[in-house]
Amino acid sequence: MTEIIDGEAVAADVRGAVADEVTRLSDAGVEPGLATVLMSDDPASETYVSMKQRDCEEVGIESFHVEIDADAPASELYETIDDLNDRGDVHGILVQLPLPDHVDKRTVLRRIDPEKDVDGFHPENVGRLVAGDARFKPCTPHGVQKLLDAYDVETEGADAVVVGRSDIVGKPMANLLIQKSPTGNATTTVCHSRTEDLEAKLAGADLVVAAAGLPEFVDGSMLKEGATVIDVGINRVDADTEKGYELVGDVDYESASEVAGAITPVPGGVGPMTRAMLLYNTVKAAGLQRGVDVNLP
Ligand SMILES: Nc1nc(=O)c2c([nH]1)NC[C@@H]1CN(c3ccc(C(=O)N[C@@H](CCC(=O)O)C(=O)O)cc3)C=[N+]21
Repeated sequence: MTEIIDGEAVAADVRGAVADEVTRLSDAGVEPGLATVLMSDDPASETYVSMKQRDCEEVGIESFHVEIDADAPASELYETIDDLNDRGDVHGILVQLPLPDHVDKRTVLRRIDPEKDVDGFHPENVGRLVAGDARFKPCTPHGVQKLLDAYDVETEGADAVVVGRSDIVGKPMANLLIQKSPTGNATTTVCHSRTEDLEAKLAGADLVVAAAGLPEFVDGSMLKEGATVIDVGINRVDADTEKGYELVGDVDYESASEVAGAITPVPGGVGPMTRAMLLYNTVKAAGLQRGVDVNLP
């Protein structure tokens, strides 16, 4: 029987633990705050940002939102970041990606105070993660780790394949999987668009993390019987539905679920975990900045 990994349920547990810590912090006089910055007209980005605000409300994190015209000069975004860096009531800053073409992502990410970089994208935090001394683990790979832990997926000595090499998912995911930890110690292969024989790499994989951003790129015929399949993809594809689209992962769920030992659905898998780990990092950031210990699993 294929086990369906319930990301909504694990995310709800994480939010519960975060809410308890928010209460403890607020008893200590600290009110954690997250600022989201949106510089885009993309409807998907708008949806995600509003979901993040709702999540904050649920766990008692103060949320602040700044919208910048997608045509505005980059300097406007820099000034916004500088202001948020200086504010005592903002402990976490998330600049929603992707940014418009005329704005250089690297410059923006470096401008965020690394202690407020709850995405974990600042080079200082990337470096710390790679060095095994993470400050903020990027939300999606961290969420995947929590799912593996919650479902007792054995990673030690396992053959893991990460499909996708992005800075926000593939690279940090591979780093976490090779590290010495209860959800690491895996022999990890990173595949990408130039990989010559993806089928051969996947055929031996005990754990597959699909994060290529390509709808239904991985299907059941490519998987080893009993493999754990984590689908990071959230692709909007045109469909005859009320919204005019449906969400599909990077994995063809129907065929993969017949072969996999355990699999995450889309929606309801990794997505809710990404959002939950953002709340986790925000509370951690508030504790760090205010010198209060935070106990989060
Ligand atoms: N600085 C930055 N940080 C991010 O973390 C970031 C970003 N930019 N840009 C865009 C991506 C995408 N992302 C998602 C998170 C959760 C869901 C999510 O919760 N999805 C739900 C369904 C959502 C729906 O219904 O559309 C699910 O999978 O069940 C989706 C997408 C975070 N991102």
